[in-house]
Amino acid sequence: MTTPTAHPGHAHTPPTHAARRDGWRPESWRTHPIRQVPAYPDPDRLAAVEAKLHAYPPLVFAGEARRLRAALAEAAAGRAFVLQGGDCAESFGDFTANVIRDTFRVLLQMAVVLTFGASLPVVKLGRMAGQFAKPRSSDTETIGGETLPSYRGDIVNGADFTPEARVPDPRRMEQGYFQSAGTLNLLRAFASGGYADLNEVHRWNLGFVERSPLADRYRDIADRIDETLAFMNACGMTSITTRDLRETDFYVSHEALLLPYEQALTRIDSTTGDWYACSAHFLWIGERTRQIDGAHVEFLRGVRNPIGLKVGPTMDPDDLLRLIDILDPEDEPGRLTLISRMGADKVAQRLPALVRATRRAGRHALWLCDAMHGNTISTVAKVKTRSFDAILSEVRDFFDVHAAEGTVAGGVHVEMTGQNVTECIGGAHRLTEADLGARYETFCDPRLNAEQSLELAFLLAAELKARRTPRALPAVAAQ
Ligand SMILES: O=C[C@H](O)[C@H](O)COP(=O)(O)O
Ligand SMILES: C=C(OP(=O)(O)O)C(=O)O
Repeated sequence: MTTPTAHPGHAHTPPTHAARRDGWRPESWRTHPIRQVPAYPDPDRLAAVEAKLHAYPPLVFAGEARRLRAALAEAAAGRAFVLQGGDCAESFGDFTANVIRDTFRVLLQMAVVLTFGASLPVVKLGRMAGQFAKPRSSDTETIGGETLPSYRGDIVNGADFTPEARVPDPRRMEQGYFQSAGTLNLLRAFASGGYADLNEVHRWNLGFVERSPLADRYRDIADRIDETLAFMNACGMTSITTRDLRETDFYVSHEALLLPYEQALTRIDSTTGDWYACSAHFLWIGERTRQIDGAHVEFLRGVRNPIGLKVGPTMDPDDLLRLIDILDPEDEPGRLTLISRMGADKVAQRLPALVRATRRAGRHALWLCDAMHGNTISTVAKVKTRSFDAILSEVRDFFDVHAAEGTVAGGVHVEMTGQNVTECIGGAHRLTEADLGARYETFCDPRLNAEQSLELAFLLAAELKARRTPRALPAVAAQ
């Protein structure tokens, strides 16, 4: 662990209202205790890369981040549902159009089904175009008696188990920046260039239903979406006439873990004078770096993007309220998303007190359910996996807790891929531990594959539909 040195390139930037208010600066995190930092061996080389990144164009525009904040505010008020998903860890080796397209496509497919189930617009937020840095449980990894630094994501070091690969190399930050730029470019083109056409996305879903061993279970929803689209088309709302059917809004997010990278891409928005982290629309603080006085909390409190905070089973209600005070002092709609990641066996027990505390404090943060990170298990052969049933069960319990507390279950957060990997067990194709070896490709944690992701969406849509508050019937006059 090291404390990175302050980057001289930022010393002259003018203070904004946030900075004047309480001393926040893009580099103020450097004076706070920090966890999960790579030990870069050459500080000069690190500073040189930071200076380069600081001069490069931002990856997102502050206006887009504000639009996302408004969409998340709708979700917090129960008028939209959020789907956040993508890779556990993007990798430099998987940087191809097909990989980007397939993940994007499955997210769109899931979103259509969830829109139908929730009868609400779905805010689509990829863990994409920057989800490279990984927090680790241990600083080191030991294999066959040899101990090396842990792999911390391609933006930090290499996954190969060799001493050379595991040395953190700041030049990887530059590669991460360019890969994020390329990924975002393609995602924007897909979102607005016709690939996201609703009729097309629905056709892909019909294909999924026909292939599924549980087709009978999913056909009802697919048929009803079919009828709705046919009706809309008959009314003249076609992809040609209606932009909303042809295009979609798609945002990107990642964990704000590697602070030298995040600081270098933090800029003042010329239209408002506020600071924005311009590496993504939405950044979150992970479960391992959410210390109240820690560097990651300090960094994210000062940027005006919508931000997230992972909330695991050890979170204490008072600490949660303190963190909310720091990160969202004005209780601004859409600013803060609390991403619950309890584990299927703990959510019913741990979440209610936290939800209740925020409700009683009059806080309006949005709650999402990350049904992945509390459900990682290790097989006898020491392969990390997650069970589809546990994931589904955590989301169901999350919905139950919010229903019982009278609060809004605002959406889901999943680690998934558009590839048909074999990393999580269960699902309609009944993947077992014995299948994990076939296509286990993740660089860190196990992801739902394309089919499992769609199944989850269909099952959640049915669940959301069943839970929708029945509309009050018009009063019937007494005969
Ligand atoms: O994605 C989350 C974490 O980076 C991951 O669960 C850490 O895994 P580890 O416990 O193998 O370090
Ligand atoms: C590391 C992650 O999650 P958590 O901080 O909740 O463990 C993640 O979402 O990649």
